Amino acid sequence: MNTVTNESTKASPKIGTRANVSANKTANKTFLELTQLGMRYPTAQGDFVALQNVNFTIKQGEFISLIGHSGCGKSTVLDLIAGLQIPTDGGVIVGNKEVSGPGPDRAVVFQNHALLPWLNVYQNVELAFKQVNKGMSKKALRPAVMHYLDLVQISHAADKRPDEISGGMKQRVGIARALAMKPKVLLMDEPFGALDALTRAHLQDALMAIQAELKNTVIMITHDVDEAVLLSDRIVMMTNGPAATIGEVLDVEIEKPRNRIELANDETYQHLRQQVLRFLYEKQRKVEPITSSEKQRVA
Ligand SMILES: Nc1ncnc2c1ncn2[C@@H]1O[C@H](COP(=O)(O)OP(=O)(O)OP(=O)(O)O)[C@@H](O)[C@H]1O
Repeated sequence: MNTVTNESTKASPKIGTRANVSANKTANKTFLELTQLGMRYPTAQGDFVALQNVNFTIKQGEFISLIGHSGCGKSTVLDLIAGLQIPTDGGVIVGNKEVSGPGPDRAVVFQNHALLPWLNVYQNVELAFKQVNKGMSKKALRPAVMHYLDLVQISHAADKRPDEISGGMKQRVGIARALAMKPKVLLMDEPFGALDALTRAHLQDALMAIQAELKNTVIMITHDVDEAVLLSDRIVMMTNGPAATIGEVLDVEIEKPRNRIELANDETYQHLRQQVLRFLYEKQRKVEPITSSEKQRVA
């Protein structure tokens, strides 16, 4: 398959000449490819072209953020990689294999964590772990599953059911469950979107530490510019739909591990932040249609 990348559309914030910087510069192997990816949805008014001509390659161990205005097609891209939907044009390749449906090599973490309410924290993670570790002895199983609870610091709540823990704790379980499947790709759809700022910061730090240890490839949708710059190796910025595509790609050349407090005054960080904001609010400015209830309020 002929792969076209959007290198030509990359933004050029090559400021901050810190020498290499991104841990993943060493991991050069491309293993995820989006090629001429397109998605049309049939509607009563005819086909709606949500995505068109999305071309991108991702290396093993990279942390990619997808950012763009609401409705531009970020979740559709993630669904296509997860195999939850099949593209109407082009394709997705993960590890030399074309995606034709969901698989344990791609785990998804949703904003609403989707835990099974009748299972406790341990059992929720165990269920995922067993999918990819069939036939493990009971004796070996418990410590292996507890390892993932430890990773997200939730072991103390192993026996609690989802309705007995906070939103932040549920999200930790969701991440542990995804990691327990040892996926090649971790797909995250606004994983921290519903959390308060402090819990969000804790989980971002936890995710950075986990990724440094496990070297997972992560693709994360976010609406949070700071989160994108803090966590990513590259930020993929999408144009507004219909027929949305990749507008610009930003390299985040800031040394890892990153410290949010030190970054606050970092020139490169500030510059990258501005690049994303400029893309979203100048180049891809989106005017939301005013709703009838808002019209009434204004009147
Ligand atoms: N099943 C569907 N049928 C018709 N249109 C759809 C369908 N699913 C998504 N769309 C449309 O495709 C476009 C992209 O949707 P998508 O959910 O991928 O956007 P998004 O960027 O993830 O949005 P948000 O940030 O609000 O979650 C939107 O215009 C949406 O209305």
